Amino acid sequence: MATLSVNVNKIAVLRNSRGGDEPRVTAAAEAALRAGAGGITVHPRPDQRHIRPQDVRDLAALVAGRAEFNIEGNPFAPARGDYPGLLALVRETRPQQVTLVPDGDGQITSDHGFDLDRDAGRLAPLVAALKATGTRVSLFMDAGAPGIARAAELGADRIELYTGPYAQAHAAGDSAAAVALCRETATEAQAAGLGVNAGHDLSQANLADFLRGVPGVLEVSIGHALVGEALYAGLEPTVRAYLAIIASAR
Ligand SMILES: CC(=O)[C@@H](O)[C@H](O)COP(=O)(O)O
Ligand SMILES: NCC(=O)COP(=O)(O)O
Repeated sequence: MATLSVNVNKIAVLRNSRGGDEPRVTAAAEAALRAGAGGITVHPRPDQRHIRPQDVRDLAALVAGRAEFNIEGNPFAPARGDYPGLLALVRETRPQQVTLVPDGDGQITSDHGFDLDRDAGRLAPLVAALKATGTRVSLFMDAGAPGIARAAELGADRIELYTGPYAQAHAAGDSAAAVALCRETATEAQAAGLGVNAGHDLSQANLADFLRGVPGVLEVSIGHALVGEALYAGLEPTVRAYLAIIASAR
């Protein structure tokens, strides 16, 4: 059954909007874990639009020994101000997992996975350095990306299927092709010995159909929709609703 990793980026967006300490990302993570979430995810970006380095340190301490901590980020992005770079943050906080995402600062959000034909040479030494910290490494990949097995060859443990296009197709009422593409890519990854995670724009509306169509997903990381839904229903009830969907989709 897939682990639910709650992404708390959007709690930090609200906090930063007023320049104070509330709402606290640690309080949100505590509530998510209390409700049964199996993990917490953050995506610290060099421009610190939401999650800041100190959030990562605070959450690492809070989650330790209780659940999985997953840090996402662009491994090629240089340090900037007090953002020390992804590898430095991972070395310092030792999360269970790091998910490499090829986002540039100009993106409003993550919208594509790695091009391994272009990126494998640069990724391999970074993956090795990250694994040397004892952290599981996952690569953010598009459904249908060619050469998925190369992720295993360069040392990754998992891929994370970018589910944005699936979510858009589901909202349009025509997700069969998107699910099939995700299933094909997941099967290719699993045949190469890679675990399969999934994330981006998953929601209570589209999660069950995805999990039923893509067998063997180990983790779903969900933030934007979950936090939005929690504004109306509360964070703990919303996390429990996602857990019930995951359980029902087995
Ligand atoms: C990699 C991915 O799809 C998301 O986890 C990402 O963290 C979203 O980033 P924002 O919360 O900054 O949109
Ligand atoms: N890796 C996906 C993630 O952590 C959250 O993505 P979203 O639910 O905020 O789109």
